[in-house]
Amino acid sequence: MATQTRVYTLAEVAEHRVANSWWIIIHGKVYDVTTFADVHPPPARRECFERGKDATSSFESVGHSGAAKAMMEDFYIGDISDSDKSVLDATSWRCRWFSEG
Ligand code: HEM
Repeated sequence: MATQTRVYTLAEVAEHRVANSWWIIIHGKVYDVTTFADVHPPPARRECFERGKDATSSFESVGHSGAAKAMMEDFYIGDISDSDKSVLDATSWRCRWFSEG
């Protein structure tokens, strides 16, 4: 787990949607997947990581293993503010790949 974490707003996370800084939100927690997004299986699904948004529904659709969930700790940088957590459901974004078929 990161040694220091903090609280972020959705607007702050949304700024991190560029190639050299990719953040995603899963279950109200913020993950910096900048380095991981390049190697995450399968690389062709990188679009899943290219948004500074809530990826909870996409992450859960895959049915990630316990090992994958343990790995998340390495990328955890903080939490979404309580006030913004309440709007997460409304903004939850699903990777296009999972919307097809
Ligand atoms: C920090 C967050 C994440 C971590 C640590 C992580 C880790 C992993 C790991 C270790 C696997 C291998 C299978 C397993 O152990 O379950 C995997 C598979 C996969 N992940 Fe993630 N993942 C993360 C986020 C995401 C997100 C946000 C998406 C989609 C939007 C995603 C989509 C997938 C897919 C589609 C597979 C299956 C690959 C295949 O079947 O070849 N993951 N992930």
